[in-house]
Amino acid sequence: MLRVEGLSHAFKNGNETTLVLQQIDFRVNKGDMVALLGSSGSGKSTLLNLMAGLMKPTEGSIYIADHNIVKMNENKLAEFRREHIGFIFQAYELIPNLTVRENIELPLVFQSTRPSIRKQKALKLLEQVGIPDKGEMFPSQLSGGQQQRVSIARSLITEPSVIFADEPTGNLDTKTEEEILAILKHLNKTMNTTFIIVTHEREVAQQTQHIITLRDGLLEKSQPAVEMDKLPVEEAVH
Ligand SMILES: Nc1ncnc2c1ncn2[C@@H]1O[C@H](COP(=O)(O)OP(=O)(O)OP(=O)(O)O)[C@@H](O)[C@H]1O
Repeated sequence: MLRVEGLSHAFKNGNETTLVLQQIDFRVNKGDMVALLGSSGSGKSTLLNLMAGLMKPTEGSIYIADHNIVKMNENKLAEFRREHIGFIFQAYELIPNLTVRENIELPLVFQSTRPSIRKQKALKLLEQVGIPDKGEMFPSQLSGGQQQRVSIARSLITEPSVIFADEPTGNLDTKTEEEILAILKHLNKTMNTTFIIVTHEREVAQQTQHIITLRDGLLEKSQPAVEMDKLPVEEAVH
């Protein structure tokens, strides 16, 4: 479903070039829930942004549903992203002057979906993320965990092939983190949506099925989460 091949990325600032990712290869099957684990600066966000089509890599290919997004022009990529890719941000990124329901419906507004259909889908998703009564409130009236539930619902409304989540529980306390991860796991199972979750926390990665570990821009390990469970902590996370 997702295939990364020979992916490298360097940032250029004036005369200086920083190589951030080097020859990364992996694949993710449809319906998998995968963690991208690594310490700060290891290249996780860069990899996520490349896979989500937010930037072009220096080298390599990224196939989503058999389409190489690296080769797409801006217009095609924008259309492909609207249809196939969902994104969950650490800081939720909700629009403050729209209601919760309007925020969830927004991706469908860009697809010119009929208002009655949009509303129906948003209400169903509000139920699925456990906040059925919050639709007419504004984001500022919700807790952080509730705002992240809204952001999850928004990412799902277009029924994308894959959802990329960048430290989705990074702003939340442990109890709320557990709730959000439980919701993601449930949605992964029931909707068969593929999730790629960036985290620097081993405990979060452990909640997924498969862990890809980055270290200094290199893919260090790619293994089922259960295998990682058997390693001593210092070997599992750097
Ligand atoms: N626009 C940029 N220009 C130059 N270097 C950059 C740029 N963006 C990121 N980098 C560098 O790339 C490396 C990887 O950054 P990245 O944000 O991908 O890491 P990360 O693993 O997501 O870290 P964190 O967990 O702290 O977010 C870092 O050394 C960073 O300084």
